[in-house]
Amino acid sequence: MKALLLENIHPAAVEILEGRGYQVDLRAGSLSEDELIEALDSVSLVGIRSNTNVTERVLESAAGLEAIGCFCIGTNQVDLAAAAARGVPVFNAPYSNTRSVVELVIAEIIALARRLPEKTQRMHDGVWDKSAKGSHEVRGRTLGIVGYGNIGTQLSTVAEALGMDVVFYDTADRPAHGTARRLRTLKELLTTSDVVSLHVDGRPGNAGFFGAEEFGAMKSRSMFINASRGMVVDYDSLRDHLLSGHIAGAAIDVFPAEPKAQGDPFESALRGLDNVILTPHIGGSTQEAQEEIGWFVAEKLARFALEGSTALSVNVPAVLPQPLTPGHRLGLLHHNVPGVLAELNAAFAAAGDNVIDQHLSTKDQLGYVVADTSDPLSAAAVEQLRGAEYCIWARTW
Ligand SMILES: NC(=O)c1ccc[n+]([C@@H]2O[C@H](COP(=O)([O-])OP(=O)(O)OC[C@H]3O[C@@H](n4cnc5c(N)ncnc54)[C@H](O)[C@@H]3O)[C@@H](O)[C@H]2O)c1
Ligand SMILES: O=C(O)[C@H](O)COP(=O)(O)O
Repeated sequence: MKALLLENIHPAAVEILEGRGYQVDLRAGSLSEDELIEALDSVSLVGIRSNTNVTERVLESAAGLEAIGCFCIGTNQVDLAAAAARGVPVFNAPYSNTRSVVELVIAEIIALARRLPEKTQRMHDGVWDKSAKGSHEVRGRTLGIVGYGNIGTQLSTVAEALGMDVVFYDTADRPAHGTARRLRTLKELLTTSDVVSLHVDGRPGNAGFFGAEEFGAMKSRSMFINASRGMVVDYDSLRDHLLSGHIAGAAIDVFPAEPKAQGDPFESALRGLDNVILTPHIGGSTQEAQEEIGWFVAEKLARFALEGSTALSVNVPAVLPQPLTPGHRLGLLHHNVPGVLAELNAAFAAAGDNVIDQHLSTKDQLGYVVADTSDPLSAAAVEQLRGAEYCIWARTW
C-alpha cells in the first residue's frame, strides 16, 4: 500500500498513513502532468495541495489510484468529474485554514491603510519619512467582501470587531453575520467599499471575473485584496489602476501561474510596485492550519481505503458506515440506475447473507451503497455484483 504526498504536506499526515500500514513517499514540490503520471505508478493514495493538477490524463493512467486528498480547501485543481467517473473519491479540508486566511487579510487591510509596504521600504532605503498623509484607521471604513462563504463570513465577524462596516456580495443566498449588510449587486459593493476583498471559489466560471470594468467601478483611493484564486483577476488591469492612483494599494496572495517549487522564479505584472503586498500563496500556510489539515485529510483517505467511508467527499456520494467488522462489509460504487439495491439484497439473500446495516447515498449519476452482513460475506454474492453492468467497483473490507 503506497501513498504519495506532494507539496510539503504536514508530517501529521505521514504519521496517520504510516500508522495504517501505508508506505509514504513525502515530497516537497508539486509535479508536472508527466511527472505525476510516472510518480503515481502503483500508488493507491495521493495527497496534493493547490499547485498540483490532477487531470483526466493523469487519472486515465493511474489505474491503481483509489483516492485523492486535497490538503487544502480548493479542489479546482482536480478534474472532479473525471475522478468520479472512475470511482476515485476526492477529499479536502473545507474549514481548517479559514482562520489563517482571515488573519492574513486583516493584517493586510491594516498594513495597506497605514501604507506599511511603502513606509518599511523607505526605512530600508535609509529614508526617514514621518507623515500621516494617506494613512487611515480602519475603524469606520467599509469592507466589501465578494464571496461570503466560510472565509468571507469569518472575515466579516473579525472585521466588524475592529469597527469596520461590512457589506458583502455573493451569487448564492447567504445570511448576513453580525451587522454586515448584503448588497444585491457587485457594482453596488464596488462603489461603496473602501476595501474590496475577494473570497470566491475557483469554479471555472470565475476565470477573469474581476477585470477592468470592476476596478473602474471601485471608489477612488480604495484598496484591493485577493486571497482566493489567481485566475479570477486581471492583474494587468489592476496594475493600470495602481499606477494611475485610482487604487491606493493592493495585497495579492494568489496568481494565475504559480511556481512549482521553492526558489523557482516568480513573474508578475505587480512586481516592483511599492503599494502592493505580494505573498507566495501563504493564506493557509500556518503551522496550526497545516497540522490540522494534515491529520484531517489523511484520516479521510485512510477511512475510505480501509473502511469504505466517503464522508465529506466532494465528488462521490457520501456514506459514513458504522465501525467495521473485518470480512463483513461490501462497498458498491455504481451508476445511479433503478433497482441496484433490490439486486444487491437479492444476491445476499440468495447466498444466505443477512444484511444488518446498509447505507445508500446518491449524487448525480453515481450511487454508493455500503452493506454489512451478520456472517462473513459470501464470495458468490460479491462476484455477482462485481459483474453487474452498473458496477464501477465493488470492494470488501
Ligand atoms: N490564499 C490561500 O491560501 C487560500 C486559502 C484557503 C482558501 N483559498 C481560496 O478561497 C476560496 C474561498 O474559500 P471558502 O472556504 O470561503 O469557500 P466557500 O465555498 O465557503 O465560499 C465561496 C463563496 O463564494 C461565492 N461565489 C462564488 N463565485 C462567486 C462570484 N462570482 N460572485 C460572488 N460570489 C461568488 C460562493 O457562493 C460561496 O459563498 C477557496 O475556494 C480557495 O480557492 C485560498
Ligand atoms: O485552497 C486552499 O486551501 C488554499 O489555496 C491554500 O492552498 P495551499 O495548501 O496550496 O497553500
